Amino acid sequence: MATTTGVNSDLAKERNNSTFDVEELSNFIYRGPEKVKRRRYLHNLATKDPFFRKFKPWAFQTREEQYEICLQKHLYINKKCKELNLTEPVDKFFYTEAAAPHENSPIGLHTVMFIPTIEKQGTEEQKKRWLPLAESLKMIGTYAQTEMGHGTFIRGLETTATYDPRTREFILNSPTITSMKYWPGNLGKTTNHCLVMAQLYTQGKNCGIHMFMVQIRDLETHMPLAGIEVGDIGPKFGYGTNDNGFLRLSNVRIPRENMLMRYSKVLEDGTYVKPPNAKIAYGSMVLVRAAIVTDAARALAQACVISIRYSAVRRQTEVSPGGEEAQIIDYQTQQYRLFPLLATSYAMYFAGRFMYDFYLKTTAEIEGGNLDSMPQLHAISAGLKAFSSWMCSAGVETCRLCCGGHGYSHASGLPKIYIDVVPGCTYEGENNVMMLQVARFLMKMYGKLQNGEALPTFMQYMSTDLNKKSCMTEEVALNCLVMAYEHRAARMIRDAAASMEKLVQSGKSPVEAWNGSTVMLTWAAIAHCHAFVTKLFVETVVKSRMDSKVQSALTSLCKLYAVHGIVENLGGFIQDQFFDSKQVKILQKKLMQLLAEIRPNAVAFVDAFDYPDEVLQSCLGRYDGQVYQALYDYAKSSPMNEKEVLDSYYKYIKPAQNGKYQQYSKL
Ligand SMILES: CCC/C=C/C(=O)SCCNC(=O)CCNC(=O)[C@H](O)C(C)(C)COP(=O)([O-])OP(=O)([O-])OC[C@H]1O[C@@H](n2cnc3c(N)ncnc32)[C@H](O)[C@@H]1OP(=O)([O-])[O-]
Ligand SMILES: Cc1cc2nc3c(=O)[nH]c(=O)nc-3n(C[C@H](O)[C@H](O)[C@H](O)COP(=O)(O)OP(=O)(O)OC[C@H]3O[C@@H](n4cnc5c(N)ncnc54)[C@H](O)[C@@H]3O)c2cc1C
Repeated sequence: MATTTGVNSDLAKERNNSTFDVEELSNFIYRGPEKVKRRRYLHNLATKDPFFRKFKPWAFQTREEQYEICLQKHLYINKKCKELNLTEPVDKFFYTEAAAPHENSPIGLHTVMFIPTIEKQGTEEQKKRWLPLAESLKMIGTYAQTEMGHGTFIRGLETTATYDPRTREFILNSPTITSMKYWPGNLGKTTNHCLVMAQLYTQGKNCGIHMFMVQIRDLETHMPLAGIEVGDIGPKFGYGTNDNGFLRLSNVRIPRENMLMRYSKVLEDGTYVKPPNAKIAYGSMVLVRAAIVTDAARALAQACVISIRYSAVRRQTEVSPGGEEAQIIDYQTQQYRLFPLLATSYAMYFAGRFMYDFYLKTTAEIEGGNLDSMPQLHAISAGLKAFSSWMCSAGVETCRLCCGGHGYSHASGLPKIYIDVVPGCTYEGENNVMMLQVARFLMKMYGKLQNGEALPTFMQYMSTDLNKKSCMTEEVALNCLVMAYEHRAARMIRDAAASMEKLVQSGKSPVEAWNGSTVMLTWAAIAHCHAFVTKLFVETVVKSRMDSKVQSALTSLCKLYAVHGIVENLGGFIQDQFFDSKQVKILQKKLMQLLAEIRPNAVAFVDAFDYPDEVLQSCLGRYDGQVYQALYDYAKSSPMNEKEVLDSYYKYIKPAQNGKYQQYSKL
């Protein structure tokens, strides 16, 4: 029987049984002991600040309260970051993560897209004019691109910005109902400015979509300005703290200097100057796509912490009649659902780390005028964004299901993690659409291969001999696993290309051939991303310097990631007899062995993520494992329990019991 104070005895046992030092793994995840120390210091600063503790839990707030409380918290965070001189984004992130966990900021778009877009797309003069105002929150802005009628196909946006050379102004209009901006975060009630993506017309010509700075509310009264209709779009699946908004523009005039003109320009006389690459204006989306990879990994990691700790504490069902009830983590089916997700959370963490470094390196080159790597950055960020948000959202939901009934309660923290992570499949480019962008890149690479041209390093696997069979033996070596993923991706790329070629030969146009092959193209893109992430995980565990016990445990986890991915997608790996049936059996057997191998370290693996209880906000995922007392306290704190007898009892139940139904007719 578990105790009700101190650390739950089952959880304590788990921690004693692990084969490696958790602190060593935390050091590896967060890139060194100094960084772990700093992260803890920042978490502590936030969790010990009484300001953040005075609010009731998120799930007990109305939507209006969610918005207002979250706004207060984020404005306070803003002030504290300045007082504490937290200037590094990573420092701000860790402080915020503990101060307002799972509460998307009502000024988030201002920080994540509005300011970076000015920084990256604005001229020096524009940056000087707007950035100080934005830093001091005199200007609060958002990124207003999506319209009611178009989110994906941004060349089809309908908002117009027509240049008037007489007054040197642009006139902005939303000519149709579908052209109204719809969805931009924080647009509804919070912001007073927006960066509006609109079709530029000058000298009678359409020059495509460009960004314009538009003031939408008065800086003193916050009332909408003339020609502006703006508001909140109403409640959504989640994101209650965010006032995603709508915006209609009617003959709104802005000065010429309000077009973001670092790359494209409209001169005073209306002459249009093209950018060096038309897609450079899409840079802010690339930035957020890159960030989504780590966001998704973090969500899955937190869900795994909750679900795995709970699975160690929860006991259910006598395994043999009259015997002790088993910890649910000991059921092989529970391990089969959770441990591959644990492995996925690590795989995605390393992918996010890679993405961040690659983004910084490539954008520095772009800023320096070298745009050569733009297509690679686009393909990698679009692919990893889609792959990670899909895998992690589905994974969080599985973690929730693994907690049985209690997983359905907000007390578990899991529904909130899910509703926060799942929009990552849609925003910043719907995932299927992103995978088709990856496929477009892959087809170009395939064309290069056919022409004998050089390929970037990460695409060189495409030249693999597709007649070669797997090198897999009982040992299940990591290099054989990587080879399997690359083989599958290379074959699927070839098959998608062959499908298009066949359609062209049958008389279809290249566009029709593309449209007739999009499912195969998507398969190829997903297989490519899967291979990319697997290889990255393998290289991380093989090449990085770390404690030897950590390395050995992490290698098992990495192997599990790779083996599980093959077993779950077997069709794609055996279609061309790459594996024979003996090798399939080896992999299935290895999968079960790996589950058992990881079992003693499962709690240590999640502890190493080092999330304080204040960040997890979960009765089930508590470090001390005292889940039942926590559930009881949570239930008692429900506003429904403030009164022993609710007013509704007297208003409706009592009269109904007395056969008086007239109250209902008043409704
Ligand atoms: C907290 C989060 C809040 C959320 C905020 C939001 O959601 S904000 C709203 C978020 N909204 C979205 O995310 C909207 C999603 N939609 C889109 O991003 C675009 O409409 C598109 C990429 C789907 C197509 O664009 P299109 O019709 O203009 O393109 P096309 O088909 O004519 O040509 C494709 C060519 O362009 C290339 N290329 C494309 N992008 C890039 C890039 N970034 N870099 C480099 N290159 C890029 C591509 O490689 C290809 O090259 P190729 O092969 O010709 O050499
Ligand atoms: C929480 C949230 C926050 C957001 N914040 C912002 C913001 O701050 N600023 C902003 O501008 N926008 C924002 N958006 C909007 C978001 O970027 C778009 O919703 C997204 O880009 C998808 O576009 P869509 O809604 O038009 O979907 P659609 O394109 O209509 O997609 C519907 C379906 O059609 C399919 N489809 C569409 N085109 C193709 C194609 N070419 N090939 C194959 N299939 C296709 C998609 O795969 C999908 O299944 C936000 C959205 C959400 C949910």
